[in-house]
Amino acid sequence: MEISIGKVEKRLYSILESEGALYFVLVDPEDRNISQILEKVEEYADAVIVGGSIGVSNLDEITREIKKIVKDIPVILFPGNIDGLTPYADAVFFMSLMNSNNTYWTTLAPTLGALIIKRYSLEPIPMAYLGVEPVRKTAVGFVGEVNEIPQRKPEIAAMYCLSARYFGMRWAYLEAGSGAECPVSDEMIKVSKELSGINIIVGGGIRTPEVAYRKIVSGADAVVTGTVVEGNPSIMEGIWSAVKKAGREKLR
Ligand SMILES: CC(C)=CCC/C(C)=C/CC/C(C)=C/CC/C(C)=C/COP(=O)(O)OP(=O)(O)O
Ligand SMILES: O=P(O)(O)OC[C@@H](O)CO
Ligand SMILES: [Mg+2]
Repeated sequence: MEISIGKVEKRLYSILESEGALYFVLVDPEDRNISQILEKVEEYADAVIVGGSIGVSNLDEITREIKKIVKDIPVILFPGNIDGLTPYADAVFFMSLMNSNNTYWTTLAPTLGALIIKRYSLEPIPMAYLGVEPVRKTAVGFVGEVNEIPQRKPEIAAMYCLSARYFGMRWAYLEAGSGAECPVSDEMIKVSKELSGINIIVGGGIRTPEVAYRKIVSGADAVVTGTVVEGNPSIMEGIWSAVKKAGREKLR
């Protein structure tokens, strides 16, 4: 059985080729004002990613709701555990939290999820999920028992990205944690991209178009926002335009 690149991932690559950068909006099934976010999300995001770090209860129903509204962009699951899977999405970040102290998060959870993903015919997108300082102060770092990568040691993140590449993963997510007081540093993104060449997603604490712009210019292929859009859906436009501006500059 050959693991080929699926429809969703192919679409992400074609946007990267034509626009130079991707913008994903994270929707937590537990959030209140999902409908307000979903109204405009297709105009500005290249995908909706769906997940929560402390247990999701109504994922099937919420994902069906999202798919009723969001027709033109993919819905990708961002699972916080095996309860983060549903057959109603298009794809799933098949992720290993590579720098967790607990092998449940590095290997067992994705392994238990693999069977469910096959049964649900979800497209798996292989991804290294890397917790970066200050992730320990956020839900992801706590739940995932992360041995967080220090912000001032960007080369450690770069090594993980290279290792992920050698494992055959195609994406790496540098995660500072939802609501992080400071996002992953530009330097860490730059050295990680230069050393590994892996597709890099950056999320955690990105709250302004300027910061989103800088993460793409530093080498990220995609940025994720969750908290800031939950609080103010209208900021999607500014972040989208900054991400795409940085993407165009990278294509020059
Ligand atoms: C591949 C499968 C089926 C499972 C892998 C599961 C793994 C490795 C999870 C890593 C540990 C973890 C807790 C990931 C959470 C990812 C996520 C949904 C983050 C978004 O968290 P928010 O809900 O935005 O954070 P708050 O709860 O603070 O709002
Ligand atoms: O909520 P924010 O801080 O945008 O973080 C998004 C995502 O990286 C959380 O896992
Ligand atoms: Mg949440």
